[in-house]
Amino acid sequence: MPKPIVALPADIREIDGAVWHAAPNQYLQAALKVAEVMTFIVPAFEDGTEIDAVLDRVDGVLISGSATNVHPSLYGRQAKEADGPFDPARDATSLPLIQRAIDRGIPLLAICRGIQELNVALGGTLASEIQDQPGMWDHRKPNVPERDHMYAIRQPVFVQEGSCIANYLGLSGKIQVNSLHRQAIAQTAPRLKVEATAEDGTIEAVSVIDARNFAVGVQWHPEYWAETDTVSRALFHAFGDAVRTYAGRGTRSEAAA
Ligand SMILES: N[C@@H](CCC(=O)NCCCC(=O)O)C(=O)O
Repeated sequence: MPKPIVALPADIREIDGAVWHAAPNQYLQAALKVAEVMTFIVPAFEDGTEIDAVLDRVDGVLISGSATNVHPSLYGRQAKEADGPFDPARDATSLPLIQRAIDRGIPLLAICRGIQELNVALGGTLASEIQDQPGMWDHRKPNVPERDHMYAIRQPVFVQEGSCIANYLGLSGKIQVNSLHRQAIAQTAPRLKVEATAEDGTIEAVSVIDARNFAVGVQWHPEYWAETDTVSRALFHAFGDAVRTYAGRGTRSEAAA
């Protein structure tokens, strides 16, 4: 049986003088091996993409992290050089994709930059260089060469009992996650419910209020250890089941039957 397909908006990267539409392999691997879905990388065009033409052909939306930041003009702020690097083509693709997926009830999992885009797409704002604020931890990517160490699970996060995220993870309370971000949700969008926070108050997970389907964002990176970490694996399993159900294929167990 063919796997359902999820849309993942590309980043714009310049490699050897050429412009590439690119996505990190770790998201595609977690989608395929744990959520058991295929990924369609959506090209990022600054003048936008045929969003509904894409969504007509997929069964879910997965929004990846990125070293770039959402442009502050999209949440009513003046952009400063320090707010970059930017990727306006990614912004122009990802935000409408998020909005339309929620409107259409298409399962949505938003990770790191993705939760920030989700918040901005629904009317919220972001804070930059959060580590410079009093009492805040340093959530930034560890300055080490090995990616396994960059994505090391190292930070406690508290998941609200009875939340959507708790339901998908199969647990609530204290979990351990990785952390690679300089920005975070400042003003939470009206339609988002905060479902997990770090000890310094940083918002680590949200769900869309009254969503018609799976619609959550996390500030950490479940994709990186999705095959081995229980919490990460549970979230990708739940996302994959929501995608299969949306596609009419039922849950993993039903699909395997
Ligand atoms: N740029 C935003 C989002 C951070 C994010 O998505 N990090 C993923 C890792 C990116 C990398 O490999 O550098 C922020 O900094 O808050």
